[in-house]
Amino acid sequence: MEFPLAVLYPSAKSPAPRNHRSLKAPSILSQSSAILFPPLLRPPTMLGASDRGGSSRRLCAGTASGANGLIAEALHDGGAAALVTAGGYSLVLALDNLARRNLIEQSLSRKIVHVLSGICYMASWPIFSSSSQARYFAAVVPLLNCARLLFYGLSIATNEGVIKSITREGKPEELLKGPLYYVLTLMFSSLIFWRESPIGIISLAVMSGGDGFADILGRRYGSRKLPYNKKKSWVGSISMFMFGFIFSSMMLYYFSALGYLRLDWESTVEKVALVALAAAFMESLPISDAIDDNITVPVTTMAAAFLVFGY
Ligand SMILES: Nc1ccn([C@@H]2O[C@H](COP(=O)(O)OP(=O)(O)OP(=O)(O)O)[C@@H](O)[C@H]2O)c(=O)n1
Ligand SMILES: C/C(=C\CO)CCC[C@H](C)CCC[C@H](C)CCCC(C)C
Repeated sequence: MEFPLAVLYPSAKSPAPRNHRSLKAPSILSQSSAILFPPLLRPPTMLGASDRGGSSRRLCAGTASGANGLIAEALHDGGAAALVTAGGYSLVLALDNLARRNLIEQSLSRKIVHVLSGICYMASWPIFSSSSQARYFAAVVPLLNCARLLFYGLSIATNEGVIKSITREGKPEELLKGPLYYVLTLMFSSLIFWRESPIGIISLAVMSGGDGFADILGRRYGSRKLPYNKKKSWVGSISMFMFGFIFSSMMLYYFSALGYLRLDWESTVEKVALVALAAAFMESLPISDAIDDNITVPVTTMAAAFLVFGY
């Protein structure tokens, strides 16, 4: 079986992305292991094409282009990180303006930031280079936001815009809970799973899109509460499942179309539905007062995805 490779991004998985070279598919065993075991966790014998490419590229960089190649990649990824950081800053600023003008409610502003931050952050990953260091540059974006949340959450300084657009009640200390766990999850997933494993992609899609729409729709239309949790509703939980599934499938398709993932879609759809169901069930439980959803939902999703994708 041969795969035509997408050439939309220079960092798409391809030994020679610019000439539409087809790639001989590795065996199913190495394919599934290459998908499930991100490079950081992957035993040396299971290195996928990109990692071999990565190790031979490093060797090549060390002999032929040497420091120049590494500097070029660092500049590329540094620029990408700066661009994505600016995007995150602009998103919060835009929603703050809408909330200040009372064009949207503060709770809706918070949820729009919640949905778009994770999805857009993931969508930006292909602009980073194919270097094995790219994930570390990408992780700088949530790291800077983590520092910003700590800075304002501890009232070292104040920023009414950030506080108004991403807190429920406008209290600075709220930044140290849900929002902080959220950006830490983005950073963890970038470093451990990156764009080469469905586990991280699904986890961020469910946390961002699923949990975000559970709140948006549950708050508005969730009159029929769950029998075991009167703070949550059937509409919210069904929305959590549906939008967790939809956003996960969209993002898996996105990274698959760009050549980062090779998925058997018939079984993948079923697996994603199972993972989204597990996440929706966890989110419906009355434990969010003790442990924030931005911890329980991604942890549950990562565990379920790890099991379901054939670990
Ligand atoms: N399964 C769900 C989830 C949420 N909601 C509605 O959305 C509101 C907020 O949901 P929640 O997940 O608790 O959001 P927060 O924790 O407040 O926000 P965040 O996750 O951003 O911290 C709930 O009070 C409820 O009205 C719902 O009806 N059913
Ligand atoms: C309100 C939130 C969680 C509570 O449930 C989300 C907080 C989001 C952070 C304040 C901002 C995060 C920005 C991302 C790291 C980068 C987004 C870049 C993209 C291009 C918009």
